[in-house]
Amino acid sequence: MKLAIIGLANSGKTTVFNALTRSTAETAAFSSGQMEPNLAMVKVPDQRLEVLAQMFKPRKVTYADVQYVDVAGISGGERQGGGLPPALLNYLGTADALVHVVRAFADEGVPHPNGSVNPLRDVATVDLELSFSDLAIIEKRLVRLNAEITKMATKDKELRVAERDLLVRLQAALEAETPIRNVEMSEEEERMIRGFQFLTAKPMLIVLNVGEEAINNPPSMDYPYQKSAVVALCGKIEAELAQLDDADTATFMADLGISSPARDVVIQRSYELLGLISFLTAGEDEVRAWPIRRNTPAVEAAGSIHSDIQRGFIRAETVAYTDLISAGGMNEAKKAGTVRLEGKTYIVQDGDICHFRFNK
Ligand SMILES: Nc1ncnc2c1ncn2[C@@H]1O[C@H](COP(=O)(O)OP(=O)(O)OP(=O)(O)O)[C@@H](O)[C@H]1O
Repeated sequence: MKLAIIGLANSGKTTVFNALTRSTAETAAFSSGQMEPNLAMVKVPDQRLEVLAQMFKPRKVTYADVQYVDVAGISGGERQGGGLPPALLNYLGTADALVHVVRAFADEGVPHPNGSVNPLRDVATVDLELSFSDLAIIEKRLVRLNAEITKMATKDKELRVAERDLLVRLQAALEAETPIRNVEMSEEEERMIRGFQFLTAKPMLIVLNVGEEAINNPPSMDYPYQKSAVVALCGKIEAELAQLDDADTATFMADLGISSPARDVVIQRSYELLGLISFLTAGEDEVRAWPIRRNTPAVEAAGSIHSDIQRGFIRAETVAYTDLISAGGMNEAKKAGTVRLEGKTYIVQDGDICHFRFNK
């Protein structure tokens, strides 16, 4: 799962990337002419794994992970006074979600491409660029579809007409400044447009990159769309925090008056926005979180561990995390009757601890 970090020039993309991924990519990369995107895998913080590790004393603890991409390097710089450049927009198609870093910090020494700090305006500017990119794809496709439909026999037209009607609906939404992610669609319609990789259909996390003075009273922003969320974070401070060891982090956080790094919240929110939940496995070898899409049946969840387990699936021995913890151990949970045997179609829930029985 890949999250692409976007934003206007100097909004703090690389700083936020460094904060989230605990990397040390060079900031102001554009001015240094860097052309490669920065990539990093990030562990999704999950306290449940720490608790399970105490219970099972495993040799290894493995977190779910997601990939962040800081695409500033390939952007070639933002257009003068405009939004995101075409080369960047093309690149974003393959991302599963977008993280838009919006400048909300004041610093005369860091120029803003549009002259002043104004988060609402910048969100609108970038959203407009994303919409333009989607609209261009729709317009091109509609021209082809219309040409095809006129030539087709009536009985073959049905699918093409359904696609055209849907695209016309999406076009109208975009023209009314509504992102595609906010348009109600059936599963079939969503499948129909998947191949277009529309940018405004992707989940969107807005990160307000605030100044140090706003850490304890961060501003909020109304962004009332589906599959969207807004969080605030001070990239500069978080990037410094990300470089410290645990002891120094605790001291630094106490000085700042915060109880946990904002980084953790941002990573968790992006995980949720991707529509992911974690099921867990626990044993002496390994305690592990496995990312799956919400509403995944047990047999498919088993497949995320190994295709052999999916193929030979018999039952999923399942206990909810809270039931296991309140029982105090797996044997105790069995005695309490909270360990269930679930079949192939059981919908795996976040925090389920699963042991799959299968035919080898
Ligand atoms: N929250 C913040 N408070 C103060 N300064 C910040 C904050 N976040 C980033 N900066 C500073 O802003 C400058 C630009 O940051 P950064 O290089 O991360 O932006 P960018 O969006 O990646 O830039 P580019 O468009 O050049 O790729 C840097 O000097 C950085 O230290």
